[in-house]
Amino acid sequence: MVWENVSKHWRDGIEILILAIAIYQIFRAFRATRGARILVGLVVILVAITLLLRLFEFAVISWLVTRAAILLVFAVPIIFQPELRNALAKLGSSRLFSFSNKSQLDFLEIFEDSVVALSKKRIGALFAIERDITLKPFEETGVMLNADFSPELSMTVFFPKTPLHDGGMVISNKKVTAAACVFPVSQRELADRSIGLRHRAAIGVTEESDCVAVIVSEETGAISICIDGHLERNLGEEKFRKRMADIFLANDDNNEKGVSKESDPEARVASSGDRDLVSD
Ligand SMILES: Nc1ncnc2c1ncn2[C@@H]1O[C@H](COP(=O)(O)OP(=O)(O)OP(=O)(O)O)[C@@H](O)[C@H]1O
Repeated sequence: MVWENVSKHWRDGIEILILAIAIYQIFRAFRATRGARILVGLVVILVAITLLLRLFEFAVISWLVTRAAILLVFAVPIIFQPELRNALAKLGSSRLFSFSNKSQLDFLEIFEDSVVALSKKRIGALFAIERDITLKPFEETGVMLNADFSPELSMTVFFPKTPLHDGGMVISNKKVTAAACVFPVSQRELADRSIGLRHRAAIGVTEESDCVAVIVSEETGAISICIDGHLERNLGEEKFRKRMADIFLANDDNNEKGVSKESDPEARVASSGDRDLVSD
């Protein structure tokens, strides 16, 4: 009897599982984005209209809704164009930038030292470290440098009133590709209203790509890291170095562990021990 049921319905079980995974993945991809509210709004309207039509059987409204649904097929890719573009880019990319060899380890150490030095001197800075998704469009908004990264260079670039200090620095494959770049400023509503443009730009650039943004506050010298639009603020030197190692030093054996940890914002915030000030 039991076996009969299992052999009859195992396909349904797999189908439900696939649907549940797909819906969960769509929810995760959208929940931290601008499109999330539109999506929730659309679903609420759709459910309300369907219930109304079932209840009262309005013929004309039913006809209109059916026609509107056809329009929606064309409207949805336009409304969610940025989210879809990011999701496809992430899907089609592979992790090319992982710190595994000696020179990469050296870079990470120099980078962390530079950030700590900027923090101690309270020099405001914003870095975007490219991973799989190209940051070329943002590089083009700034001044191309194509230089080796060094503490002196970062200090010079971000030193107040110098021509390149305004904007963000893009780092790609251990090189400073551009400085004074304009990143997209996140339009999301943030729990902490005191978050300024530098931090918003870090949230924006990590919402639109898989890069890691590192911010030094000019006001307080606090160091923050932003990934996938989630800001981890006021890390302090030790926590900052630990988080950078967590993010970039996932070697081949535990790369999977490192990546999956990154993709879970809750785990990330918990591991940093800091508040996530950005509301979903
Ligand atoms: N779209 C942007 N892309 C890159 N950098 C930006 C962008 N908008 C502002 N900035 C940088 O942020 C600086 C202004 O920072 P603001 O004081 O508003 O931010 P903040 O997040 O409060 O940072 P801080 O704690 O350093 O004051 C600008 O001088 C500029 O260098």
